[in-house]
Amino acid sequence: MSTPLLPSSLPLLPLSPPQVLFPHLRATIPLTSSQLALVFDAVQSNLGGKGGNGERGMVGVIPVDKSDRRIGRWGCAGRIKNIQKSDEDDKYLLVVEGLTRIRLPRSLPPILSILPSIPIPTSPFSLPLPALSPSTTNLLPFAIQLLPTQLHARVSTLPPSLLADILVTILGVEWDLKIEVLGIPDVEMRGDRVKEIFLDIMSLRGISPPDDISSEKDKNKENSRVKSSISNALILRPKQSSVISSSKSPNNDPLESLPEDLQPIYTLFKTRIPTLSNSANQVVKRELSRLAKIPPQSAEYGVSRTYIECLLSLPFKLVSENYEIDLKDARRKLEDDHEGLEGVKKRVIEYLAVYRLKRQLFLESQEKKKIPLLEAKVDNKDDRELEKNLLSLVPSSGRRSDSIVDESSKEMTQKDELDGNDGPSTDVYRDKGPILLLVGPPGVGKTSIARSLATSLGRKFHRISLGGVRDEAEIRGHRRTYVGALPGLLVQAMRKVGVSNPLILLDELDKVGQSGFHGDPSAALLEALDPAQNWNFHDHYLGEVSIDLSQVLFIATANTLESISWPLLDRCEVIECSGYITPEKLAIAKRFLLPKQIQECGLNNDLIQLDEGVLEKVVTDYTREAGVRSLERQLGKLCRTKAVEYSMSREPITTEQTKSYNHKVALEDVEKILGVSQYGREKPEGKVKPGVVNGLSYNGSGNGGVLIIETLLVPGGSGRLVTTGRLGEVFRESIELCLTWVKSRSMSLGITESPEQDPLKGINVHYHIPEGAVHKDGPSAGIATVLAFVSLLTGREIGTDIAVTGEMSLRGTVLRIGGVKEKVIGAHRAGVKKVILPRSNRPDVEADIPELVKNEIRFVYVDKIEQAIEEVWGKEIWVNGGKDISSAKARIDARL
Ligand SMILES: Nc1ncnc2c1ncn2[C@@H]1O[C@H](COP(=O)(O)OP(=O)(O)OP(=O)(O)O)[C@@H](O)[C@H]1O
Repeated sequence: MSTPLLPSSLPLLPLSPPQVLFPHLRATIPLTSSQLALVFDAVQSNLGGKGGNGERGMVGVIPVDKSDRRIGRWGCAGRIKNIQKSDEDDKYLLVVEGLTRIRLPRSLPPILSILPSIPIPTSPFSLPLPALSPSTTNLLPFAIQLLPTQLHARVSTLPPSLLADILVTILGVEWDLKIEVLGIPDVEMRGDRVKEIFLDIMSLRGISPPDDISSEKDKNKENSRVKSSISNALILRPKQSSVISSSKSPNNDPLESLPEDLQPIYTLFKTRIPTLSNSANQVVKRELSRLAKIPPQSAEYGVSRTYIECLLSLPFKLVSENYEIDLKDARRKLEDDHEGLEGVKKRVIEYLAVYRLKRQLFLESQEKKKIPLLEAKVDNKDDRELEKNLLSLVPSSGRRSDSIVDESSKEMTQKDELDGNDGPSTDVYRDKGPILLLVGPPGVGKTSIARSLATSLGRKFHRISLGGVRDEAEIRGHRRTYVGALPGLLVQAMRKVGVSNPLILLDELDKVGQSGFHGDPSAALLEALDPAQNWNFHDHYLGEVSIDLSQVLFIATANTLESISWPLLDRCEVIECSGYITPEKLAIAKRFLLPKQIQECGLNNDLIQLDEGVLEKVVTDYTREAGVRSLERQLGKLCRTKAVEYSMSREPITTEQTKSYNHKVALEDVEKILGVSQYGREKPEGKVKPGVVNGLSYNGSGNGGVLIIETLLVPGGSGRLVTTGRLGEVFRESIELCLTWVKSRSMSLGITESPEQDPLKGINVHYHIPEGAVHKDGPSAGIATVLAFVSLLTGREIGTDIAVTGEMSLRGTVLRIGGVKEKVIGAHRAGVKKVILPRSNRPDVEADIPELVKNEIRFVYVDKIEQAIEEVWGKEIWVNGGKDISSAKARIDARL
């Protein structure tokens, strides 16, 4: 037989599923008349060339998917054998016989909806068509088992290269697998691959493999592992089959023959193999071999490549070295970086001490396990390796942090924890302690404390801001099938830090969205934070590759506990960081904020000096916050102004005003630089009118302060109560309740002369709380409201240095309220000297309020509203010592 030569270029014909054209076999391609005309033109142009007879009627047949997208990089050159008219209108059937496999050039566009006018060049492949030569691959035993008996004699005479293609075609192997087989030009490799496919088909059909193959199969453990995971589908899915193909001996590694554009990523993969988990390793191999079959121009190529790059950048087995924690060092660092916050620092040191102790005990127990091994001197390879692993876990003393240790060498023999289902390996220390949750108002140093903790532990630090996370996919990632899919925040964090044991700060835990239309982000966080599950965390983007979060140390911050879901809160140990009082703010400003701002403005201590009292003025008159952020901004303004002055004084041509620079900032300069004080003006007037009382508020984000209650009598009314100031329903109900109580005691308070008299006859009462734009709610202004009404109706004032808080029941019992610490600290900032509050809140005051505040404020605890009234105006306020109440009540009762 003469060996035909392929022409230097071929017209292309797309072939849609389920057909795949193999050499020496035929395919029937339906075409419209216009497509057929194109085929004729293209074939004609081939004839016009130098090609002889052999080239006549040759085309390249390319597998495409249902949407006409080219699949894979391989096709089959074929010769047109016949053209028939189909029964359908304007449809012709082109019969093509396969000649040889052709590799498509990379420049080929991915879409082949119709025959392209530009034929593909085949020059590098214009080889003589291969003759059917016998090969060592023997697929015959399979053919005999799988085909009917009458075909046995015929197939036994076929050469193995043809047999592989024929068997794949006639045994109804899945289309994807046929494409894969088409893409294996090497006869022997193709035979092996087809053998594997048949083994799987047989095991699924319950047919035992041919004898000589079964013994070979026993040797291949991995093969059987993959097969056992195959579902009930009759034929292997391509992803599983490629797992099998990737387990071939390294000499036959199909990845070695990857196209040029994939070589850099393959080289990266080879260098990263020791640090990848088993599953990641397998998946990258599989994806690489899949990628080789996808045209680079296709969207899928980009998706798959990004996925591989993501997997290769994850730190599966990389850890930053844990070194022995030095508690003294840690304490010093916390002291150096933070002023005050004594309770928080103490708790952080306790945490470090417990962590160190648990880790030491763990390492000691590992050491003990190692000794019998050493004594037994077992000459067993596995045991020797285990011994090596244990030894490598003993930390080398004195080594400092941040050096990234490649644990691969010691972990290569460990059970790959990510792939097992029995739990994480027990040879690495994992802290199962609660997650520290720092709660407090903004700007009190929560983030800064977490950062210091990371440094003390020698861990890499990463902050994830959870504020506004509404979509579960932001935590758990998007499935790769979505356009623009990304891994979740946790996987992105791991990628960024590059080690699997960082300290991750979950900032603003209270701002995470709850369950809703986009899933439940806090439930996804729960899984990530649970030590029982997080060693095997599944991100949607990573698919079947799980990531180990069990070595990550999580710390969270929040402004309030109210909006945190309780299962999440249950995993946390809450540490409260309360707002600062003025002396603390002054100390922080002196030690940290001012030096920092001076430095940032390019000045030094010789170039700027604040006069006595300047700092205090800035703290008290220009800021009213729990933290120190706005204080830092104000100090920044002062420093910048001085920097401008100084810079101008250095200009070569100076005017009279600019040439002299005064490094001092005097008390009177503060107003010139920072403007008129915002809060100084708001200071309570020395003497107020009756009906005005200082209540106390807590705004939920950690800030507390004075809430001025204003009431006014409006003549000519009908006894109506008008409330303004954006008050919530609970607040309004509480005001009505208080007014009812005051009315019921109007006679004993001296407001009316007889119990029948209406104290609001002919008048209305207007109740207002300033800052009308801010929503206010809650019942805790109860006592303050009663005092405001009593003051208004009796015409007696209340001192501005008194603040009152507490809920009241209809009978006048004073009830416990929340947010005492923030309220009292806020009151202290506003210069309040006496606070009246429920007796049941006494433990809160004693435990939470800083000593300095306790020394400067007098606390009066009350059980009944009458005690609060007496505390303000004395017992004399009662007419007849309040005795008429019962008689008045008796008279009202009798009338009713
Ligand atoms: N006790 C302190 N000692 C020194 N600096 C402090 C202290 N408290 C706060 N700061 C400084 O105040 C600034 C704000 O602190 P940080 O960002 O840690 O606040 P935060 O409590 O995390 O706020 P948020 O709740 O808004 O995230 C930082 O520059 C920090 O160094």
